[in-house]
Amino acid sequence: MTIQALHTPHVDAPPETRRIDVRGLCKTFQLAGTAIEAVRDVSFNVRRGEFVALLGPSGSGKSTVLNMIATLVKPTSGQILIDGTPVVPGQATPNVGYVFQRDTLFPWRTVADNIGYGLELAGVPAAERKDRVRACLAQAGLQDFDNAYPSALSGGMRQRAALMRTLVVEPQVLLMDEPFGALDTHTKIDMHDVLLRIWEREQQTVLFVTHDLGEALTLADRIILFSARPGRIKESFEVDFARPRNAVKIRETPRYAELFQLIWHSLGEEFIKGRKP
Ligand SMILES: Nc1ncnc2c1ncn2[C@@H]1O[C@H](COP(=O)(O)OP(=O)(O)OP(=O)(O)O)[C@@H](O)[C@H]1O
Repeated sequence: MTIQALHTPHVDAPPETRRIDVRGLCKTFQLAGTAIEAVRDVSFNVRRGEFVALLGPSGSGKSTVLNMIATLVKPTSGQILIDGTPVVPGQATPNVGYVFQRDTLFPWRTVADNIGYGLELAGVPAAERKDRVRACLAQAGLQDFDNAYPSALSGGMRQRAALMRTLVVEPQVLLMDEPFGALDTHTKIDMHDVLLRIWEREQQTVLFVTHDLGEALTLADRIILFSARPGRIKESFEVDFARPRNAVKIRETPRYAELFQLIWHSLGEEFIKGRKP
């Protein structure tokens, strides 16, 4: 089923940049002599500046697809192109940032030094680094915690710092694997607003893995629903809420309830299939 989108990302650069194309992607893992078919013939694309959520039950291959796009896992077959160029397994793709479920902050570095890490690696001069880190701290509401160590932060603050550590290098494509999965509901919704404000301004191309339908509806322009394992694309839904969105208020609208019910039904079928022995 397709629902008409109201939002068209406002962009002015050529459409072939900041684009993800996935064609006929398959992945079978070998585990102790047993073949585990995780992903079967998955094809989709994410347009420049589009926010797409991959939604599906646990074990449906969402992370495997994201990890293949991030070049962390080698596909069994199929092709992945970013900006029209095939990605190379094991090699970082320029302008692509990755945010994981668990914050990966270095406990021995302060918040500011964690955020500045990617800039250090890129050889950005100290003065510029300081300015860019300061801007990120402000965006994340962490300006008073620049000298704190991660252990002194709440889960939400750590995840904001981790997000900024990825965003500070200004990636044009963002791959996010359940980045807020470990947070409580309210902190998660706060993070949705943080991410929405950043994305509305920067218009990165985002591919966001989640099993949380509410999260997918709040954030995405389009939801790609995966079947139970082996993961295939079952359906795709355009999410037609106007932008800018408010992560709290959107959940109070009749349209949210309508879309939730529609997609929940399809997702529920896959949960049930996934449960069968
Ligand atoms: N390195 C691996 N070796 C063997 N099997 C794996 C490996 N990684 C993933 N799998 C299997 O592939 C399938 C898909 O896993 P994947 O983590 O991609 O699913 P997912 O949809 O992201 O699940 P979740 O929402 O629980 O994170 C699962 O059956 C999993 O056990």
